[in-house]
Amino acid sequence: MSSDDWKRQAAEQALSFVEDGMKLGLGTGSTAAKFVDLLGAKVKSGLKVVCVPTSEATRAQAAALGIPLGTLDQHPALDLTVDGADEIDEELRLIKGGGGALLREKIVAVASNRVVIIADSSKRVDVLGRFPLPLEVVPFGLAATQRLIFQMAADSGCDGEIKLRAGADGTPYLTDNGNHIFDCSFGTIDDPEALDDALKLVPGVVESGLFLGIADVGIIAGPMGVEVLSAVDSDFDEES
Ligand SMILES: O=C[C@H](O)[C@H](O)[C@H](O)COP(=O)(O)O
Repeated sequence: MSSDDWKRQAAEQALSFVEDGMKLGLGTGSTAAKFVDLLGAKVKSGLKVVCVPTSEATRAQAAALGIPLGTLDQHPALDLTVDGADEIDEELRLIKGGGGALLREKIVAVASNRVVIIADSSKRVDVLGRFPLPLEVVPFGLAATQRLIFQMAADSGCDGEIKLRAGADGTPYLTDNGNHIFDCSFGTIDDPEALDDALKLVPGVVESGLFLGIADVGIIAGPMGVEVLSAVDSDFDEES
């Protein structure tokens, strides 16, 4: 079996969290895309849901599959979001944003009663930081923002290369929100909460790819089978 098969297994398992009539957030990336494909098949066979996509790519995929779409302005509170991750630790803390969608993903996840993260086992880590941490930044004042990120990260015990992400044509990568991304190779992030708090103090940083206390369930598929992890302090509301 390949990582593609494991992504699909995790996506299949996530379908069991979906109920008729739900308002869903749809994540971005190759793993989330598998869930969107499976959801599209369910919608074709009669499942009624309305979905808010976290990127233009996911919007296009879902629309092509005939999945009913809405916006967070129409549906400010969602029942469930299913999304992928670049890294996931034991406490369901995540690094996201490898596909550039971190800002919309975080807005949609935080608006959701329950967040289910699907991943193949290569994403599982003991300590976050092997994957460079993406930060969405406004295009204005990039060099000053980069300098301050470096300083704030150093104060929280992290340092390493901070690289402006390039798009396919070599120009700075543009997010769906018209912003850029710095990929920060900090290595081991021993205190993700402290780092996240520090990065939020940098005015040019719109959002960080650290998703802390957001995921309720992690579904990890790999050679050992499918593992379902639940967050200890999940504030998921069973009643709503
Ligand atoms: O911005 C992209 C997202 O955070 C993705 O969910 C993340 O990069 C994982 O993507 P993939 O499932 O393709 O590894």
